[in-house]
Amino acid sequence: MSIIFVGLPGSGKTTIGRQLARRLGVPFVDSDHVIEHRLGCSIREFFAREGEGSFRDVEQQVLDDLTQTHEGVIATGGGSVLREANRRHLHERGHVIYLRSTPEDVFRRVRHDTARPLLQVDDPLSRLRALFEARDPLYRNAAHFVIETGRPSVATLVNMIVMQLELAGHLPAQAPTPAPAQPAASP
Ligand SMILES: Nc1ncnc2c1ncn2[C@@H]1O[C@H](COP(=O)(O)OP(=O)(O)OP(=O)(O)O)[C@@H](O)[C@H]1O
Ligand SMILES: O=C(O)C1=C[C@@H](O)[C@@H](O)[C@H](O)C1
Ligand SMILES: [Mg+2]
Repeated sequence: MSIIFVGLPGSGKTTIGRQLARRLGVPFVDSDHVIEHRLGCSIREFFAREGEGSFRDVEQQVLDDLTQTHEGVIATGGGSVLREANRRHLHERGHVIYLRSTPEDVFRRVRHDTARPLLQVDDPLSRLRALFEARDPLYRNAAHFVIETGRPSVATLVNMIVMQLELAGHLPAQAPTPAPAQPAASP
């Protein structure tokens, strides 16, 4: 069983997922990295050469595998919730956290970054607004928790997530402090 992050490109899934895994002492995996390893090239190149449909097929296969085998934290790609089968697999097989960021927050964070193929357009902010409108309900639908990522730092968000997971009973309970030894009862 894994803790799984979903959210817009640039919402912090990789950054926060990696830190949460370190904090919990469990393995971290990013589905985009697994996809690139399987493809033998970058997602960007594959998108350009084979188109989005072929990419989504590979993504579905990788998510199906990871949600059955990975024990730890999974950061997913921003479009992982587009297919109904993916949403079902994520929700049924993991504890899913939606990192909810506004298009403006994401734009501020990633505007100088060229790694996200969907944002390599003339007006990335409009693109992000359209993605948010289309996907916000899908991220919510896949998720067990929604965490608003607007102002808090990464470290604060990780603390909030640990608390949420503890409250929901998704983390092993802290071992209770052992009670002082009692003198043996006399027979
Ligand atoms: N809460 C935050 N506050 C400030 N900066 C943040 C926060 N969360 C993420 N960032 C920064 O935003 C950028 C994008 O984060 P990250 O790559 O983790 O997003 P992602 O959701 O994994 O994106 P993608 O879906 O494209 O893989 C990074 O530079 C990261 O350091
Ligand atoms: O939002 C999306 O549709 C994508 C986000 C990235 O994480 C990659 O998975 C890919 O570039 C597609
Ligand atoms: Mg990422």
